[in-house]
Amino acid sequence: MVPSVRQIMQDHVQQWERDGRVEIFEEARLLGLDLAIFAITGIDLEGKVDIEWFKEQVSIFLRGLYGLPIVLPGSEIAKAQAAKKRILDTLMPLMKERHDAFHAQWEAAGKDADKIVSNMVESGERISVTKAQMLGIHSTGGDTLRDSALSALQTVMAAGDTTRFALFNTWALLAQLPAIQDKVFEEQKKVIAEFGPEIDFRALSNMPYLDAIFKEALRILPPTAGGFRKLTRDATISGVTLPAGTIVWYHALLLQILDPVLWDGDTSYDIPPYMDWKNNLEGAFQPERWLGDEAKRPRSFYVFGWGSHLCVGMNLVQMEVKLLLTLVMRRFRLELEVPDMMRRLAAQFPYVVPAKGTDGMRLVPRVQGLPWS
Ligand code: HEM
Repeated sequence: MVPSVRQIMQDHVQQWERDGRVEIFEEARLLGLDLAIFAITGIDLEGKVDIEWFKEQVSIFLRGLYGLPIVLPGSEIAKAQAAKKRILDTLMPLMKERHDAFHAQWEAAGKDADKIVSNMVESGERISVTKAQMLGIHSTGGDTLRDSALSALQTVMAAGDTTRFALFNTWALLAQLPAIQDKVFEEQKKVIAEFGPEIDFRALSNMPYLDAIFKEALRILPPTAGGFRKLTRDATISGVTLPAGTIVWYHALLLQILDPVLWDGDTSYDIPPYMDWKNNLEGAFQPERWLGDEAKRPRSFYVFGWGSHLCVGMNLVQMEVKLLLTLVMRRFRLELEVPDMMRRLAAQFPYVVPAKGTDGMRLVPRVQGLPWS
């Protein structure tokens, strides 16, 4: 998948290079959308659909996820429902062949998901995200062509805005940390010395500092509010018993950042120093914590969930963020046009959203940039 992701990113980066700047919130949205639609679903839309129209429909659908869940005419959610219908009508004929092939496989395996997975593993078949999603939806009783199209839309939903916030949050933090940018640059010199200028899977797998940056940025600003679980038995937490059947919301930010017990047990401050990115960014943002013994601390990273429903896109999105940073940071320093963008936020919960017109980032060419191919 690296080549298709890289091609999409290069197209975006070339435009930013020409402009010398990026509106990082909006550009992260557009890039997240392109990656989700083209690289992740793998559905070939070229020449079959008006792509700009299709992207607009997906954007309308995604916007509906943030509106009030009341379907009034003209509301975001009503528009999203109409867009969803148009998207599914478009996807169904394009996915027919893929759906029929999977459906036949499903029937042949006696509708047994475990059997399908072991058949795939034994035959060495590569399991794409969309195939995993079709398997998921078939396993829960959805076996029509519309269900398969819906599973592709769910993938776009799972990947689009999460990737957007992962990209935006990482950029927003790094653009305020020139010393950390220099360390990234130094690591890139070593990568080039060892693997050459090509940014392929091998090179990307050998960037421990960039891995640590990714984790640290998402630890401080998670691009997710966590997930839900239904208790299968009573659970007693600090003397309070939640009965079986209760729906529990595990909140990534609260779990990994606000609960000081997870880190050092010191409850004397309102905002612990390791999360105080507003007043103490250099102190809070410590990629090194993922490179040493700190990495062994339990339960400190819930960004992608936990257990059997761990995010299937976790490694992919890490690769995407690293690829983008490599493309940009080998040549440029990042500088916020509005240095206090993160103090003027329009929203901080559940995600950080910059105030309108404050999200410009300058790409300042390095005197001796590094090549990539
Ligand atoms: C930074 C980006 C992302 C974040 C923060 C994120 C976060 C999450 C979280 C918190 C969950 C719930 C896990 C749970 O219930 O415990 C999840 C599930 C999931 N994610 Fe992601 N995700 C991201 C990107 C992606 C991408 C790119 C894809 C598609 C390739 C994807 C596909 C999925 C799917 C299919 C599930 C459901 C897994 C299951 O229920 O078994 N995610 N993700």
